[in-house]
Amino acid sequence: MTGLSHDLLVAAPKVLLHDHLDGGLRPQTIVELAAEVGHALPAGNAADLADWFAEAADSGSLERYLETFAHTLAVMQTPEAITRVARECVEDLAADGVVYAEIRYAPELHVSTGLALEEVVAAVQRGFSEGMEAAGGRIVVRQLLTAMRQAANSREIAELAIAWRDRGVAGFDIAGPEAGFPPTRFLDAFEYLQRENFHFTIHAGEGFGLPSIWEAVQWCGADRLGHGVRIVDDITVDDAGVAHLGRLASYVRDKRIPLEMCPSSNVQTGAAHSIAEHPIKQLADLRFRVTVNTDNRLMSRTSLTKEFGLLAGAFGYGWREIEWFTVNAMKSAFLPYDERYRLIVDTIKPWYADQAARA
Ligand SMILES: O=c1[nH]cnc2c1ncn2[C@@H]1O[C@H](CO)[C@@H](O)[C@H]1O
Ligand SMILES: [Zn+2]
Repeated sequence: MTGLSHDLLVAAPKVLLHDHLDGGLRPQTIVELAAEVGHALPAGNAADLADWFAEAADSGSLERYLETFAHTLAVMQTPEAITRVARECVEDLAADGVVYAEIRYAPELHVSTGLALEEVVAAVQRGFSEGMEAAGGRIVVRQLLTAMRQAANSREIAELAIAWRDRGVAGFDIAGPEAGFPPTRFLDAFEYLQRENFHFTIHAGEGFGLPSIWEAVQWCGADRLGHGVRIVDDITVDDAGVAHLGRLASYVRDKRIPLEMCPSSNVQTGAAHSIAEHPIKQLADLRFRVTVNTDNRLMSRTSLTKEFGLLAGAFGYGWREIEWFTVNAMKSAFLPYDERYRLIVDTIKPWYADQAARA
């Protein structure tokens, strides 16, 4: 990882497609908001709370990992709290050198004190707008609305996303426990979104394998795959070290379907054994359209800079690879083509070209 100092990695323009708003709160903010609403936390101060989240999420199971969200969601039930969390999210990403981000969350998980779904989306958008303004144009942030797999309201959330499509919402997603909740359960919502010419990603191939990815792509028409790590189950490597792709893996690669990979999160939920053994290396070598993401910065105690640092350490990645992941992500964003193009040409490419020139 020659030339990759921490400061330069932070400064490098980066693109984040998979990050949960309710998985990225500052520990100190949770402490303060919990005191306001009288929510009992598992730890009393910010440092201990940060440890608790990272350890509790380190369970080896997606279901247990998801239980930790009860404590972030508990403090995100008023417009003021939601706006604050959204604004701080943009501030933290901008400070980490992220120039474009799509942040997802499930509006239905923020209505326990009576907010309307619309009010939740508006509160998030207010925070994002304030954060972008404070960053003076250094970062562009869009919302992705998530419907929860355990619930039965995906169509309503899809309609909410369409209602907000010109006011900051760029796409739709489903999340939550994967086993037992296949993507086709939500076919109605996905077909509706396709008829509306809208974009969506689906968490698939994380807590469950190939059938989930197959349904997401071939039944539901997912533009991107959240994680998608288990696509490696459809790849075999022969004795000579040559990889052979099955039909689904071939399709995903041929169609350039973006994989939103989240290395640290996968190690925590057991979707990968370690960073060093993470399938991202094999998939990137095979030229799948791989992107690097954080998933939940609080639970994984990470940042996009840290994820790149971990990959650089494990696989010897340098600026060339980081630029490739970054351009992959920008190409895969749910932003209009001309805006994606401008970010690539005006912001991303010049910075990495400059780095190469200095090397
Ligand atoms: O990696 C993941 N896989 C599946 N679901 C997730 C993951 N991370 C977070 N959430 C779920 O998405 C909701 C909305 O942001 C979170 O509340 C959490 O339950
Ligand atoms: Zn996720």
